[in-house]
Amino acid sequence: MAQIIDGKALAAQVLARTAAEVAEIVAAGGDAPGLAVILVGNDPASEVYVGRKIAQCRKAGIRSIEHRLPADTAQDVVLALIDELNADPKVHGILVQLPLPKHIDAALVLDRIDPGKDVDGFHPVNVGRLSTGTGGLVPCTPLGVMLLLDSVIDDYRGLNVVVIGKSNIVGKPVSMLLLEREATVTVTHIETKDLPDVARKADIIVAAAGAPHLVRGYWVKPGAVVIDVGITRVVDHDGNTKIVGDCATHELDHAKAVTPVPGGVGPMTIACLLSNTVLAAKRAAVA
Ligand SMILES: Nc1nc2c(c(=O)[nH]1)N[C@@H](CN(C=O)c1ccc(C(=O)N[C@@H](CCC(=O)O)C(=O)O)cc1)CN2
Repeated sequence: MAQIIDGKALAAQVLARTAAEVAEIVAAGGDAPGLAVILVGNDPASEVYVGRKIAQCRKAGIRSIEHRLPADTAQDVVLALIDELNADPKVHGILVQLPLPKHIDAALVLDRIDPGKDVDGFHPVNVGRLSTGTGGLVPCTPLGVMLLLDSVIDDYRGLNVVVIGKSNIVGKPVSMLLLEREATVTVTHIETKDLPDVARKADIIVAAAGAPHLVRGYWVKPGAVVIDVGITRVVDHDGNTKIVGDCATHELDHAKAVTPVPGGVGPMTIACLLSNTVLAAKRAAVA
């Protein structure tokens, strides 16, 4: 039976550590770290995620500053808000919830965030720092994936990793983090030929394709570790909505360890956002 890696429990540990760091900053006379959260529009899933981020900030002692803007907000208004937050010394982290409405150029908006406050790690400066292994803020989901992997793997050197999906948010950054650990990384995507055969060679699979139950049991070699980043809402036979991942986890008994969906990578994303906010605040204090 594969070990189920409990993302909720690990996220709780990260959050507890983060709360302790906030308490230390405040006890030393510093300002509590501040996270500005920008939500444009009313995408229901985004509303839920933003609500959770703000609730977790409150628990950890991080000040959250909410900016909820209507769906038809002009791009210039969002850019002007970011300029204001960049200049505010009490704001240590800025998060723009994705996806943005179609009339807004997400790349332009993300590029406007001060790289030192870019707690999502999406700014080109942070992307460059990650790919050159020179610090910077690391995107939250890939950071969470690494912590989950670290709970079952000591040494990545020479391990074969297959990453499924080449997104800027998960696939590419997680590949960079694994390369830093000297794993041999293959990044696959929709055009990859014979994907099941490629996957079967992996000691670690990171599935981030957004395709429900794409990774079947026969894709996974015995003893492999499987991290499921997919979160897709589907309607089951009884008409109930449920969340499923990219992996057919019920077929993975022969794996060494797997992450569940829900309760795996998702909770780690939010925990890592908070730890990035504290990191950004600490770096700002010594800059
Ligand atoms: N600015 C950002 N936007 C988005 C990001 C991001 O990292 N930064 N990631 C996703 C959404 N997201 C956080 O924002 C996120 C997604 C899922 C979860 C989560 O805990 N999921 C649960 C299951 C889903 C549920 O219960 O509704 C789980 O996996 O257990 C947290 C955060 C896109 N946008």
